[in-house]
Amino acid sequence: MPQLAIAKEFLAEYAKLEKPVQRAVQEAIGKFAEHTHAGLHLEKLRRAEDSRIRTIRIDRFWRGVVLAPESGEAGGVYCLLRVLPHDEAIAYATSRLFTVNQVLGVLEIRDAAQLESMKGTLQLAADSTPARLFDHVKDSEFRSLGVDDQVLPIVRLLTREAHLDALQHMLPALQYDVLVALASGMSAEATWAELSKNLVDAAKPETVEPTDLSAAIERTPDQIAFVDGPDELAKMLRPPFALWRIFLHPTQRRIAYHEPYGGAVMVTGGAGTGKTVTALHRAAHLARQYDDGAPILMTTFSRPLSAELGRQLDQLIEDRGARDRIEVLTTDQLATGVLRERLGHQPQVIERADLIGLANARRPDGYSGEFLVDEWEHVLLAQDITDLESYLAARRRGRGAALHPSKKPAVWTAIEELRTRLSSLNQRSFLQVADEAAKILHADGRFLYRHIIIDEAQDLHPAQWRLLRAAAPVGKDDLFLVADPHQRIWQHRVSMSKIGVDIVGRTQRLTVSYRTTQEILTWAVRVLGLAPAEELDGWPDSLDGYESPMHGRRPIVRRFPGWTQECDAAAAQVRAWLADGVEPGAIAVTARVNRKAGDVADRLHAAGIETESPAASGNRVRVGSMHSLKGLEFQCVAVVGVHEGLVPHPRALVAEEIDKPAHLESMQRERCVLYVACTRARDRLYVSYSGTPSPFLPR
Ligand SMILES: Nc1ncnc2c1ncn2[C@@H]1O[C@H](COP(=O)(O)OP(=O)(O)OP(=O)(O)O)[C@@H](O)[C@H]1O
Repeated sequence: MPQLAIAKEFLAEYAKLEKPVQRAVQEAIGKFAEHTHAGLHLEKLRRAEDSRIRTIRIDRFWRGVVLAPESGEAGGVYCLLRVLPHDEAIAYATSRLFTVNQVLGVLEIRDAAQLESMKGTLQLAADSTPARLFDHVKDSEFRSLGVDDQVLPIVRLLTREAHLDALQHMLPALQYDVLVALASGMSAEATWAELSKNLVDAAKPETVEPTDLSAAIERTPDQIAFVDGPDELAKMLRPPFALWRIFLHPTQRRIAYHEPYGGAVMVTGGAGTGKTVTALHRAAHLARQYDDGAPILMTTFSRPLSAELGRQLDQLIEDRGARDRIEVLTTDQLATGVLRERLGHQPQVIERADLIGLANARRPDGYSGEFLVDEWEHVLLAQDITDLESYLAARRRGRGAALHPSKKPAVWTAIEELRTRLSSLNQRSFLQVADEAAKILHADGRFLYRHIIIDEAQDLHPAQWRLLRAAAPVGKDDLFLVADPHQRIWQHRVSMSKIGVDIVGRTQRLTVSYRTTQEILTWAVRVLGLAPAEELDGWPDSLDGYESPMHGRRPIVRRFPGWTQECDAAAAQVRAWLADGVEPGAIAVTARVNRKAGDVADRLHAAGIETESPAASGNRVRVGSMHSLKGLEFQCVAVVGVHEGLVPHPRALVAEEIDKPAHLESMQRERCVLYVACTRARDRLYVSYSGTPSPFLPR
């Protein structure tokens, strides 16, 4: 029985076609999936580098390119490679060679015709230069890293890195990566360590069968995927064309489809490396694997994001039964649900601003309402302190605001009074609800879920961690956490071991950005400065190897004499993006505080352009604070007001003279806030400031 596979480029090209052409593709390709290809006209090309290559007519202008089994071969894989205008399709089909790498086992594509034609030019350059680029690398090292017999003689001719760059689109992708690593001076061992991250099994396969395309496709999940019959194909060809659903980076696949983990797993990675995508696939995998009805929770921090996770799971999981086993809730929804069940009614939750107002109404001299609320949340609730004695003994690490031990009893009394007032109003804060819910579950010894998948875990408060820990028993596949310590934008500290989350030996890292171009990424990483990411109970904190295969324009950074001009220019930039055909909903304008972003929104409204908040779901330009952009992404992002006095925001900083380490931490957090904002951009990033630039802006 023949198998059908589809290449990522095919789907990406198909998504961009006009509707009538898409229909013609569906018709032509649909017949494949029904295995009636025998009746279709698959055109064999004379002079093709690969004898298995065929083309298929879509209409007068478009052709599909197909890799077909050798004639006479029973079964075999039919792979849809590209859909291109006629001449391009023929040029592609005649020049490409498909091979199975004999060391790595992956399926490789190379422009064999062009590679051969480069030999003469490279030979000329080599003849006039005594030293070669790879004199320091032995043939055996090249071979052990998968560089093959066609590539090796060409590599030996290289004299300059620029020549290697010129070969990028002709060489098989992984072999090119190996050469770049070796050219940069990395040892063969270090190169292997990097290379193995791109392999499904992170180890060389024991045997590789050169004609076994099926096995090779299994090892190349980021480029080619099997299609499970006509229905599956029809689904893939229906919008939205969710590439993330079908093609996973080998590391993403390895993590998401791993056999049961012995306990909690932590996956970290820079912005846009597909942490959420990996978490979604893990959720789907668990729901399919554990079909004994064990409930699964997938959680994140905001309602719009959890709604989006729910929609993505709907796309990912066909089987209704499996999908229904996964509940998607914010951590706050989980907490209020537990408390509602206990109280018999919905608990009333007070917003932070109102809580501070209440605290302000009655407070000891010298302490603001904000101070009292922060002390309650970041010291008492964080450390689960319930009596004065423990408070007197407690460390206030990271709090910043000074508090002489002799003043603690007065602060304790003020917080107690605040709690009593809240209780008399029958209200609770969000974190109080999380704390109570954790205690209820703990006392009952009742587990609501067997598996919990947590997105954006870097900003959870310890009370929320306690709740999540109490909601699932310690065991196989209990917690799957994804986090980016570089995106910590709230002041919560947590000791994972105290909470009972043991991730030792089970941390994984993603490094390839699927969102942002290398140009935006390089610039944004510099915003973080040189200090390592704040340590999180031993969580990995490095962005080593974080990179993007996509390229685009460098971020634009503009200076203005004043705020008025800066706002006018940002509004003009948005109008220019719209004029370029960018959808309004794919544009975001952001500033450190909402009010400043609102000034730009006013300009846009005056020009007849409507706006909405970042989490909204309409198709208007999104405008909001940097914090409100967390977890989202846009084609174009304008970050305004990145000047001294606003970034870092003075009110978010702990004074240096009060607590130096806490001051440094708060500075780093402010860097993270700017980093989060900038890494929301897929293609275009525009940054502006008035007067003196923020010290965080790369020079
Ligand atoms: N394997 C993949 N194939 C195609 N697209 C992908 C893949 N993995 C991730 N993406 C896309 O890259 C973008 C970023 O992915 P995702 O949101 O999962 O990253 P993240 O690491 O959670 O980002 P952040 O931490 O910045 O919120 C999304 O548009 C997602 O669909």
